[in-house]
Amino acid sequence: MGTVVDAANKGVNGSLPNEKKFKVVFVLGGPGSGKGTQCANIVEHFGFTHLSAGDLLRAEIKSGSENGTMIQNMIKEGKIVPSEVTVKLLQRAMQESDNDKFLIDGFPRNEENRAAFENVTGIVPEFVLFFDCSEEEMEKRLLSRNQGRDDDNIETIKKRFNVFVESSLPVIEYYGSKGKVQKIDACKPVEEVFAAVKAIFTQVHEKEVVG
Ligand SMILES: Nc1ncnc2c1ncn2[C@@H]1O[C@H](COP(=O)(O)OP(=O)(O)OP(=O)(O)O)[C@@H](O)[C@H]1O
Ligand SMILES: Nc1ccn([C@@H]2O[C@H](COP(=O)(O)O)[C@@H](O)[C@H]2O)c(=O)n1
Ligand SMILES: [Mg+2]
Repeated sequence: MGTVVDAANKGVNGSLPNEKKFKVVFVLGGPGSGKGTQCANIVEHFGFTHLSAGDLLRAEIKSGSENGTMIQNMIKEGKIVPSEVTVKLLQRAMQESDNDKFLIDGFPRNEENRAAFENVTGIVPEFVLFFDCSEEEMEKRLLSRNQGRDDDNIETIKKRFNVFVESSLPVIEYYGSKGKVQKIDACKPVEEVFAAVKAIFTQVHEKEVVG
């Protein structure tokens, strides 16, 4: 399990801060691969809290934050927001939660995200769930998602696919080299994908119980 400094309880004069112990699973995959859909199922069955980096960034825009316009422009272009911003949002969400088990969806999106999270929080993921799906299927899903997202148009979708291949796949490969990736065929129907997800979480849980 990783640890993260609980900033709210940080000592004022160099005294040791309190620490909360967190278990983190990174949920990665291309745009529209079904990360959010499956995270909702995992939350229901396995008691995790779902933190979507994209949702946190969209909430930051809505909050009227000073970074709002910059974030909005980056999302419209399918670009990756500076890690400093995203890591702070994730860290705050974890600290404010009563839970100690998190699914972090859509993060880390690039090497900078990965290194910044590890450096700031000291947390190493238990494992990485990778939803593997063809661009053809993901494009179809995104164009019929109808959630009013600024980035669900064909022009931005193409940019997001390029960013995924160039910046996000290397992060998945990095975790693969550490034996941490659980790859799932995400092109299948939702129920079949969840059956595969469930098998992974059940196996991990059983290992934890046995020790
Ligand atoms: N296995 C599936 N089969 C068909 N449609 C799916 C499947 N999983 C998710 N969808 C649908 O595809 C769309 C995208 O799914 P979702 O929002 O979960 O993807 P995501 O990976 O979180 O995407 P993003 O990276 O853009 O946030 C949604 O409309 C969802 O209902
Ligand atoms: N680590 C991240 C995650 C997301 N973004 C930006 O948000 C967009 C939408 O993300 P979804 O996971 O909801 O698809 C994404 O295209 C990025 O512009 C980010 O910068 N960093
Ligand atoms: Mg999503």
